[in-house]
This record gives sequence, C-alpha cells and structure tokens, in this order.
Amino acid sequence: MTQRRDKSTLAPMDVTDLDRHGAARLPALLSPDQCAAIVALWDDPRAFRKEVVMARHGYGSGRYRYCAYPLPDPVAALRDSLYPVLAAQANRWAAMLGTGDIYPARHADFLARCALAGQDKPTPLLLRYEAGDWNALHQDVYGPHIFPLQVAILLSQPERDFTGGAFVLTEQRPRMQSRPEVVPLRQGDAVIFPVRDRPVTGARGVHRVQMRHGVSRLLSGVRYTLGIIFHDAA
Ligand SMILES: O=C(O)CCC(=O)C(=O)O
Ligand SMILES: [Fe+2]
Repeated sequence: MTQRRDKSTLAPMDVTDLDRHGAARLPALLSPDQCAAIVALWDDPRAFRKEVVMARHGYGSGRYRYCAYPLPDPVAALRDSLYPVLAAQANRWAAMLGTGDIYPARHADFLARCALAGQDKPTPLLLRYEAGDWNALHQDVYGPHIFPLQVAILLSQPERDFTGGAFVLTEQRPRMQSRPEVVPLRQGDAVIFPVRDRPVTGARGVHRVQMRHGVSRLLSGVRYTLGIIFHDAA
C-alpha cells in the first residue's frame, strides 16, 4: 500500500513537539480510502487474535481487537515504516536518560529480542467506540521489553462520523499536579506519544515524567482508531 507521505523522515517540528509536549502529530498519514480499508478489517475474524470488551476489565467502555500474525498488509506496512524513525528518537531519549538501552535499526531485530523473553503476541489493535464509550488513561505495557513510543491513527472523521472522543494524554510531573494534553486529530492523522514515560530537561538536569493516554467520552456516532505498539505481548 502506498501512504500519502514519506514516513522515513519526520519534519523537525514533529521531534520538537515530542520533546516539548510529549506528543507529535503526523497529519494525513493515511487517506480516507486507506482509513476505510483498515476499518473494514473489523468484520474479518481472520485479522484478529483476541477481542477485549473494555468495561469487563475497568478499562472504560468500547471494544478493541488485537491483530493476529501475519498482520494485515496495511498494518504491517505502517509498523515497518514508522519503526526506524521512532527508533532514532527512542535512542536519543535513552541517551538523555542514561538507560543504556539501544533500540536496533530494524524492527525485526527488536521483535526477536521480545520473543526471546516470551513476548511474541502481536499488539497492533483496532479500537471501536460508540456514543458513551471512552478509554481510561493507561499505559500499553505488555512485559519487560518496551519500545518507548507508540502511534495511534484516527480512522474516522470527527464531526461527520462521531463527536466527542478526544485523544488525551496526561503527564505526571514529580511532586506536582498532572498536566493534560489534548491532541486534535482529523481522519487519517496519527499521533506519536510515549508508552510509559519520557525525559524532561529541568533546572537540575534530565528527569523522567510518567505519561498516560486515553480517550474522552464519545457524544455521538462511531469512532475507530488503529493503535500501533512496537513491542509484542507476553
Ligand atoms: O482510541 C484512541 O485514540 C487511543 C487508542 C489507544 O489507547 C492506543 O492506540 O493504544
Ligand atoms: Fe493505548
């Protein structure tokens, strides 16, 4: 599948936004047709390994389905093409934090590392929300191996397909109150954000802030998102 923009490079502003605000938007990563093709996967049971009904677990309200391996073509293409850019950013953050973590240039090599630790189940997921549904603030950690950045792509068109349902991040600042960040998305836009935490440079050097993401209540309609997580699950 061809995407509308070259994802091998992110505009410098995107990286600046990640460092300054903890999230960066990739406008029009997918066309409306590409979004529709991914939404259509929802009804194909071969595409998925598991469904989660969020209310049963206290995760909010709505449903999501984890893709099965082999990933559906458009999902595999997105995961492969986004990874190298995010790995460069992940390595920069690891260096800032002095963790010693090194993320390999090839996604396959990172997945091999996950698999050795028993994390071999695919984590890309399709989420579906109806009026009244929401997604509790959370972190998508599935085992000790964590790739620190993830991507969510809005597949539905705000105001036409749904209202409400904003993508929300919170940043838990040490010994301070949390900071909310709302990322306005149009259909086909992606948001890049930290899975668990990120480095922030303060007066006394670099410290870690915890991040959580979620979705505010849908007021009407139906909203689909594709979530791309780069570590596999145990
Ligand atoms: O539906 C959304 O915008 C958020 C989805 C999500 O939690 C994820 O992609 O990990
Ligand atoms: Fe999530």
